[in-house]
Amino acid sequence: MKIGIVGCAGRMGRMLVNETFKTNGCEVGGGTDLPDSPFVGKDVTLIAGLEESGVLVGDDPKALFKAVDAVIDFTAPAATMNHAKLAAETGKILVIGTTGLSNDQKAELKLAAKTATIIFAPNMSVGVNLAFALVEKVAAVLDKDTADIEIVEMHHKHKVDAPSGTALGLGEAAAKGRGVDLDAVSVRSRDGHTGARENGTIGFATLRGGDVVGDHTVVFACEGERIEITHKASSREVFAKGAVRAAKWAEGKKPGLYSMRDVLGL
Ligand SMILES: NC(=O)C1=CN([C@@H]2O[C@H](COP(=O)(O)OP(=O)(O)OC[C@H]3O[C@@H](n4cnc5c(N)ncnc54)[C@H](OP(=O)(O)O)[C@@H]3O)[C@@H](O)[C@H]2O)C=CC1
Ligand SMILES: O=C(O)C1=N[C@H](C(=O)O)C[C@H](O)C1
Repeated sequence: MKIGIVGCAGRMGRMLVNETFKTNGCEVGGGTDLPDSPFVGKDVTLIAGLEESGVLVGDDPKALFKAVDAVIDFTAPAATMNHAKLAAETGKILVIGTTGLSNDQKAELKLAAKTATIIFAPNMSVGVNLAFALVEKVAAVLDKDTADIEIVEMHHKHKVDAPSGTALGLGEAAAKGRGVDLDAVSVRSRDGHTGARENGTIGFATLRGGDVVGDHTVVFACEGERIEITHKASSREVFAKGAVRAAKWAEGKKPGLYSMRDVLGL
């Protein structure tokens, strides 16, 4: 399977090139970055710390989509929407890890998935997807009068979106367990005289600093006890492994919008 990596010079882009390169049955079919990037024209595998392959970083995503079987996208929301359009036009597989998409952009992905097989997940690690399933289950058991749900996340200082896509995914899992709509119950920040906590809300707290790869905790705070479900990523490799696994899983699947929980059967 020929895999193209858009944003191949980024933190995740380089990990994805590495993972594709070392996965049996997969080859790096190309990569792109922004036209003004100093990496355009450089060797895709060389900048990922591997041996030279002769495959050069391009700046034309349309050409990349035509040349490969699947594209993996960990870039930025506007770029991802363009890539989704190209996937719909070419019918190629698209694996999206980009976070920070608006609700309108997520709705557009559903349209693109009418003619393309798209896997979209805020976190591609096995551990986090297991945590999604656990959180949904716990939230279904502990109702709003029994447990207050708070979600805390910490990431490296370069991260540009907050709360993280994973924190929001954990919130969605909790809301689903409780049978409520996350947008209606979420409290994204607190400052000043906020008053007492409103029953049934799901709170978010965001920390940024250093080189933290990604830590998430869901707290179920009850009277007299507390349950915490925590996941800590210590390497971006877990995300890259999940993304390449998703691309392979998608081969031969009908067009549609799938999640990593579909890929893992969770
Ligand atoms: N789902 C998951 O498992 C995970 C998701 N993520 C998400 O992935 C995204 C990227 O994260 P990270 O790698 O740390 O960020 P980086 O900023 O390191 O990488 C993003 C790369 O995409 C490039 N880029 C931006 N726009 C385009 C475009 N139009 N065409 C091609 N390339 C483009 C950037 O170029 P330039 O630097 O020149 O702007 C950069 O090289 C984030 O949304 C993050 O939250 C991260 C880890 C795991
Ligand atoms: O930007 C990151 O680094 C990460 N982003 C994802 C998110 O927003 O949840 C996943 C992971 O935690 C790393």
